[in-house]
Amino acid sequence: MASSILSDCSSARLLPLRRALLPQRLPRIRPCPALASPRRLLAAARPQLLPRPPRMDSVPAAAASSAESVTVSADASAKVIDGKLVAKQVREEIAVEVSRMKDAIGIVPGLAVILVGSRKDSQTYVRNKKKACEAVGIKSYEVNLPEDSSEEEVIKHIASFNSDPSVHGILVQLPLPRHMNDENILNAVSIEKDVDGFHPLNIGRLAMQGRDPFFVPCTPKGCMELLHRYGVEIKGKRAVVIGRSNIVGMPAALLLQKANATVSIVHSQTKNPEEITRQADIVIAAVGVANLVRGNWIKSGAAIIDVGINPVDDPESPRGYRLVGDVCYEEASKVAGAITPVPGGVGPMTIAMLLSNTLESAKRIHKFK
Ligand SMILES: NC(=O)C1=CN([C@@H]2O[C@H](COP(=O)(O)OP(=O)(O)OC[C@H]3O[C@@H](n4cnc5c(N)ncnc54)[C@H](OP(=O)(O)O)[C@@H]3O)[C@@H](O)[C@H]2O)C=CC1
Ligand SMILES: Nc1nc(=O)c2c([nH]1)NC[C@@H]1CN(c3ccc(C(=O)N[C@@H](CCC(=O)O)C(=O)O)cc3)C=[N+]21
Repeated sequence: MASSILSDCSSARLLPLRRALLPQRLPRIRPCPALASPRRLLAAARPQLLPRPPRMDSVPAAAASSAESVTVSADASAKVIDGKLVAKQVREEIAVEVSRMKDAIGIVPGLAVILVGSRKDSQTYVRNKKKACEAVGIKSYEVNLPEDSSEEEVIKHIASFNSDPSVHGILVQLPLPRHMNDENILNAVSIEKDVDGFHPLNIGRLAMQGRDPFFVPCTPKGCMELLHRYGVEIKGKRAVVIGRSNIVGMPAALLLQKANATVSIVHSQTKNPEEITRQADIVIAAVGVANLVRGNWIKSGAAIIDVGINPVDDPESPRGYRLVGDVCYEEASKVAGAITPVPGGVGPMTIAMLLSNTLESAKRIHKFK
């Protein structure tokens, strides 16, 4: 039966994004037996009475009350942290600010995106970023370079955007082709325009006490924004970040630490990851392994932020696959206090934070308050 394919994570097959274009036998997904279809569960778990998350600048107190107003479904005990909803609200706030800035000083924020190669997933992300820019009034500039471009060519475009006054943010879509050195390319982006927050100087400032980066990387910033807007207390809490990549896990751990959590990082060489994760009040999972985090890894009532975006075979879906997170949603939502779905959790927030960083950059460059 078609629905049984969806009702049991163990029968789905993993389709890694990075290898999405290669014809190959797909590895089996980690077993995560579900009691309900993920689709049905997700629909049921969505709050009926959507909370109106508070404005970005009025975070903790108001957020707590909005989180309390989330309707808990009969299927799952956890509150759904609705990234799609929060991202929409953030975009609305940004649109207001973009138009206020344009009216006051005649400046429109600009975002330049450089895409090298023709990976389907990267093309989709870039297209979505462009659409999101247009919707809030940010001007977008796009450069598409062939897969076999040289590092020098990419750096030449970065240099030209660095000195273009109509561009306030520059993003080089990752992953880059294998023959390129990410570091050389990311180092070329002016730190004042590094809206991804990937420049080593931005990361360094993020790691230091008493210093602030020009930009906080979008995905970890989106995770923190969700925790704040849903009133999740961070100070003094135990947090576990699973994954330590430069773009998600490591900066997420730094941000949690800055917010006064006691942070542990779990990675591929960690022994007993379940035991460590079970101690956490807050879990951020950024691994890239579908359903790695099972229900029994989770402390009752914990807040779970699932960053993972893992395509798994789904003949029922028009695309032939669907996306699942690093956390077994069906199990986790019965134990956790709050949880982000995939899709509709961190992903939309990443794009919203990119817009937010671009606006912030334009405001800083033009000294607009
Ligand atoms: N929602 C969003 O907006 C975004 C989602 N993503 C998604 O987030 C996930 C992670 O992305 P990214 O950080 O770039 O991935 P990377 O592959 O760069 O890093 C993965 C991390 O997970 C660790 N890891 C791998 N296997 C295990 C394991 N079995 N147990 C514990 N840790 C493990 C690795 O450890 P080690 O360091 O030891 O190798 C590494 O630190 C992916 O699914 C990606 O698609 C990424 C960016 C944005
Ligand atoms: N320089 C750079 N900066 C990035 O921020 C960056 C990058 N490169 N390379 C790739 C990763 C991945 N990433 C995502 C953004 C949005 C969604 C997103 O919106 N996801 C939707 C689903 C989209 C769908 O259905 O396909 C969701 O989770 O609801 C996911 C992943 C940004 N990344």
